[in-house]
Amino acid sequence: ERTKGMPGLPPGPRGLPLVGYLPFLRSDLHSCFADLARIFGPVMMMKLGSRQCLILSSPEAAKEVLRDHDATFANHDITVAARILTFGGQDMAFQPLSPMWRALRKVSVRELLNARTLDSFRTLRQQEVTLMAKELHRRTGVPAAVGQMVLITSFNVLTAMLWGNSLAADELERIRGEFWELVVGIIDLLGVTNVSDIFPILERMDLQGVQQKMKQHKEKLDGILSTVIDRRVRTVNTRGDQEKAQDFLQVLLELVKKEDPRDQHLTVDNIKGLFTNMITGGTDTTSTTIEWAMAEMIGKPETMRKAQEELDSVVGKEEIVDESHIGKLPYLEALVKETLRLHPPVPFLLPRYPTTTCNVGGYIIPKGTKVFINVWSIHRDPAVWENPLEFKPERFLSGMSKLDYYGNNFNFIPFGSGRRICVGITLVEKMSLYILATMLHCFDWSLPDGTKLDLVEKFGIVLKKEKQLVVIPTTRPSCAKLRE
Ligand code: HEM
Repeated sequence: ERTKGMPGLPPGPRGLPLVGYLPFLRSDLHSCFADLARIFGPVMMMKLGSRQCLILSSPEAAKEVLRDHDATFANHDITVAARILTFGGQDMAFQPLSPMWRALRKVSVRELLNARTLDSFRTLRQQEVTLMAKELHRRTGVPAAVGQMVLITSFNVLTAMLWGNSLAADELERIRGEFWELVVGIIDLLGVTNVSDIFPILERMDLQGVQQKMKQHKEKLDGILSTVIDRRVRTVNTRGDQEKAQDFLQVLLELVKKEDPRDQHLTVDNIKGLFTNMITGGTDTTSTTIEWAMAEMIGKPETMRKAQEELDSVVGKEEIVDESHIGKLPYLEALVKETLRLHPPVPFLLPRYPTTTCNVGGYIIPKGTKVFINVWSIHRDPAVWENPLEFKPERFLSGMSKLDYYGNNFNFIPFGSGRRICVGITLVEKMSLYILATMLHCFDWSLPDGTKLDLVEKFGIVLKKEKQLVVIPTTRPSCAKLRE
C-alpha cells in the first residue's frame, strides 16, 4: 500500500481480525515462512495477534537490517519465557543495546572467548573429548545417541571454563546427570509459540503453561548457579585473596564488588543471566550441529570416507587427533560449514525489533515490529546456492571457499551478523571441529539394523532433528591409543 509516493507496509498474507495470520501458520514455521515468501517476496509483513511481524528471506534484505541499519535493529526481542529464564532479561542476549550489554559482551570476550584464553583451555578440551571417545570405545558395537553425548561433553568443557572447579566432584556428577534434560526442556520451551507473547493481555493466564514450566526449569538452573557462586564466595572468604582462583567467575565477582563509578556495576543476577546464555546457547547448538553432520554423512557415506581419508593423512592412521591438526583439515571444515548451511541451528537468529520506524526494501517498518531473519531459507536460496538441498561440502572448497562465520557475506550467516553476532564463534570453531574429527578418526559409524535414516527437522529456537540420531560406532586403528 503506497499513498502519494510514500512507502507503504511490506506485502504479506491477510489474516483474521484480532488473531491475524496466526491460525494459518504451520508448526514448521521456518518452512511455512519460506513458502509464503515465495508468494509475497523476501520482505514480507504479517500480523500475529496484536504484533506486527516482518519476515526477511533474502541476503539483500538481511544485509539491510543487519548491516545498513545495524544500530536501529540491534535489540533482540525478548519473549515472556526468555524473560523468566534470564532473571528478568539480566543476561547478555536479551539486554537492549546499552552500557550493561556492552560491559557483559566486553568482559566475555576479554576474559574468556578470545583466542589466547581459549587456547589456555586446550588440555581441558582434550581431556573431555578423550573421555567421550573412551566412553564410545567402551560401547563399541552398541547404539549411541551421539547428540546427547556431545551435549554433555560441551557442558563439561563450558562449565569448567566458566567456574573452574568451584563444585566438589560429587556435586558436579549430580548436575551432569540432570543437565541434559534441563537444557533440552529449556530449549524446547523457548521455541514454543506462546500466546502470551502474541496477546500480552493473556500473559497472566499462562494458557499453555509455558511460563509455569519455564519457572520450574529456571529454579533448577538458579539452584545450580547459586550453589556454584556461594561455594566460590565462601572459599574466598575462608582461604583469603591469595588462594582465590583466577577464572571467569572470579573476574565477574570482582566486578560485582567494584564500586568505581567509571565501571558498569554488575549484579549476581547478571552473572547468572550470562552463564545461562552461555550454557543454554552454547551446548545444544553445538551438539545439534554435530548430530546433523553425522546424519548427513550417514546418508552420503562418501563424505564420511573423504573426511576420514583426510584425517588419516594429516593425523596418521594410528595417532589421536589433537587441536593442532584442526587448521589442516579443509575438507572437515567445509563439512561443518555445509552442515551449518543446510541446518542452521538458530534458524531465525534471535528475532530483533527496530527502535525507530525505518525503511527496509523500500517499505516502511514501524518501530517495535518483530523481525525474523529466515536464515534457513536464505541458506537454501537457489539463486545463490547450486542444488541447494544437496549436502555437498565441496562447495565450500571451491566457489564458496571464502565464506566464514563472521557475517560479512549475507549468503551465509549461521551466527548472525553485526554487533549482536554470536559471541561464541571462536569456541564453536574449536569445539565442533575437534569433536567431529575425533569421532570420525576413532570410529566408523552405521545405523542399527532395521532402522532407516531420516532427516526430518523439528522447528524451535534451535532447529533439531525430530528424532535423535542413534548410531553404532565401530573402532578404527587410532582407537588403540585410547587405551593408553
Ligand atoms: C553452533 C553453535 C552456535 C550457533 C549456531 C550460535 C548462533 C547464534 C546466533 C544466530 C545468535 C544471534 C545472532 C544475531 O542476532 O545476529 C547468537 C547469539 C549469542 N550466542 Fe551463539 N551460537 C552458537 C554457540 C554459542 C556458544 C558456544 C556461546 C557461548 C559460549 C554462544 C553465546 C551466545 C550469546 C551470549 C549470544 C548473544 C549475543 C548478543 O546478544 O550480543 N553461542 N548465537
